[in-house]
Amino acid sequence: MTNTQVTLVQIDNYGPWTVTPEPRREADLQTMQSRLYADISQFVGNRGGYTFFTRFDNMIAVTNGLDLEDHALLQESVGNRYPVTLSLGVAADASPVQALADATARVQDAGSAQDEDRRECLEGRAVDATDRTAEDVQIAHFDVINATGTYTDELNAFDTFIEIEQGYAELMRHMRHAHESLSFFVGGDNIIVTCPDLDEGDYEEAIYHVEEAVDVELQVGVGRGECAHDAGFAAKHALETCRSDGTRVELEW
Ligand SMILES: Nc1nc2c(ncn2[C@@H]2O[C@H](COP(=O)(O)OP(=O)(O)OP(=O)(O)O)[C@@H](O)[C@H]2O)c(=O)[nH]1
Repeated sequence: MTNTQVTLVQIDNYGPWTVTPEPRREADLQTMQSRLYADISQFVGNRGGYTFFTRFDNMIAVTNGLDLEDHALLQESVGNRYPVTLSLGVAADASPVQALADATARVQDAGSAQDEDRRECLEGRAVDATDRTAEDVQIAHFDVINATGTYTDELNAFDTFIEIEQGYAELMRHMRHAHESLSFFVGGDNIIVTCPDLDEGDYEEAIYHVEEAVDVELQVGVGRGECAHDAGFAAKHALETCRSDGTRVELEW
């Protein structure tokens, strides 16, 4: 049984900050957001987690292996080095969707995203180290089959982006509503999904749903582990099996 720990990372009072004392240069905002994401991704990644940039002002991470002290250290380090601060909500559940809902509720209960008095709240509970198992996290790594030959080498980069995004949008909606899963575009033609206990048939159903809906052909490798990195690394190897065997779904456990 999965027990996915999800952290909501929300920049405190960010909207007003972007226009105070007047609208800030767009390139500076995007640079700051990207560097903040990279810092968080590195901090969480060094502890076995995955962070997804999501909307940049609100990021979502799979943080099995990080405790609340780790989260507090992240907040302190960001507060020392950035012009903004972070509020964090942490929760775990067999359903990643439910874990995110619980983590989000903890942050929302502490105050609005644009409440100038809400700063660096840290709410929730991490999975106890003694409770961790090798089935806590299930990661599915989806990839568009032959994106290079079908899109990258044939279309301009923006039309390719539209095609890939169509596949991502359909998959993310379907995995959210049919399979309690959270899906994130991670670059190129790759989508990483944190899932509950799904089986091969669930992934086949999802792939053919997307193909039927938007004519984007996906393959997927799936792995499990105590943390996102362990599960994600197994998923990458399973995806390589798809490539070598010409299969669409491979589970590495
Ligand atoms: N985030 C992330 N991006 C990746 C990964 N592997 C490949 N990519 C991205 O995906 C793009 C396409 O790479 P491939 O998927 O190997 O190319 P392809 O033409 O689809 O080939 P096949 O997937 O083997 O059919 C690359 O340019 C990278 O941007 C990965 O493990 N993680």
